[in-house]
Amino acid sequence: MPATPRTLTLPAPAKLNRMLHIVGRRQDGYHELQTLFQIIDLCDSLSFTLRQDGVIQLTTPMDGVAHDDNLMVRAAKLLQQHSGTPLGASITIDKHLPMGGGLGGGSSNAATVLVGLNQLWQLGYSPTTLAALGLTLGADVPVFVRGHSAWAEGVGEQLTQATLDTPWFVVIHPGVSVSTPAIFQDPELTRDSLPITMARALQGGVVEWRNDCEAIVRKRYPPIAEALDWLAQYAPSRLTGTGACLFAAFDSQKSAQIVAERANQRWQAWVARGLNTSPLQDALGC
Ligand SMILES: C[C@](O)(CO)[C@H](O)COP(=O)(O)OP(=O)(O)OC[C@H]1O[C@@H](n2ccc(N)nc2=O)[C@H](O)[C@@H]1O
Ligand SMILES: Nc1ncnc2c1ncn2[C@@H]1O[C@H](COP(=O)(O)OP(=O)(O)OP(=O)(O)O)[C@@H](O)[C@H]1O
Repeated sequence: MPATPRTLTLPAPAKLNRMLHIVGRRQDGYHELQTLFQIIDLCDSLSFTLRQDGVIQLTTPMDGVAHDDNLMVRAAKLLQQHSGTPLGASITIDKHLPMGGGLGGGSSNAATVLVGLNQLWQLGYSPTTLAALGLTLGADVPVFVRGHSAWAEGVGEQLTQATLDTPWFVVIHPGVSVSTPAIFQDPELTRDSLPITMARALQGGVVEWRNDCEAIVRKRYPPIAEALDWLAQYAPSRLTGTGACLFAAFDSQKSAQIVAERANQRWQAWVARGLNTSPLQDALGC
């Protein structure tokens, strides 16, 4: 039997919501969404070292997030408690994804912890079990555990694998921070989009796709409206999640790079490739 690896380094990619409709509101205040998730090749990198003493330790603190509140620590403890394993882990992160930017960084970090520690601790949990555990941490965790572009319904947990085009994206963070709960609580938010089928959504394509959060985010955050309008000169621009990040699709890396280089110096701009399979699954050889 091969020796158990004692360390493991895995990526935690970002996602874009290529379109996002809000079709209702549940009793508990959460919103029913319909969205197309696409994973992109912009990633954080996580390393895990096996510990025999059962301790979960994040060795790279993150500004503004207490150790025990960090979604990585919460994910590790959840898996530890659920499995009853006596093992622990030291976790380090090389963070590139902006926090609270609508790119799902925290959820992706949690998913990579669940998938990585499942391997390191040799638990043998199925993706279905890991996705169900992940959902208790955040609505976007399951899609990162599954690691494929997907059509999502419910609060984002009812996933159907989808195959999307894989353009090059310019992704912009306009330097303001958006509160997801505040957007979802906003009285002016549109919550009555008519449900559509996945086939209908896929037919829509770049020009038709919209994000129902965009109107209210534009109104409450003028710098985001400015960045959306600037990017729309080159290609249809959209918000991801509740922002603050926004994006547009391009046919080639070069054309995306030319646009990214013209972006306002006050913004952060990235060029990223749209994927159908997550780099996390690629790294694990799934
Ligand atoms: C909008 C998306 O970005 C789409 O991918 C995500 O669903 C948001 O996921 P997230 O940032 O992980 O958000 P969560 O931590 O699950 O929820 C933050 C808050 O947003 C509101 N919220 C979130 C998701 C949802 N479907 N309905 C909601 O009303 C709730 O007030 C919740 O307390
Ligand atoms: N490992 C983590 N990485 C990022 N944020 C974390 C982490 N752990 C906890 N958080 C908290 O979660 C909040 C949301 O972070 P995240 O980066 O997932 O937001 P997001 O990109 O807007 O996600 P979404 O697209 O799901 O709305 C942060 O503001 C931070 O307080």
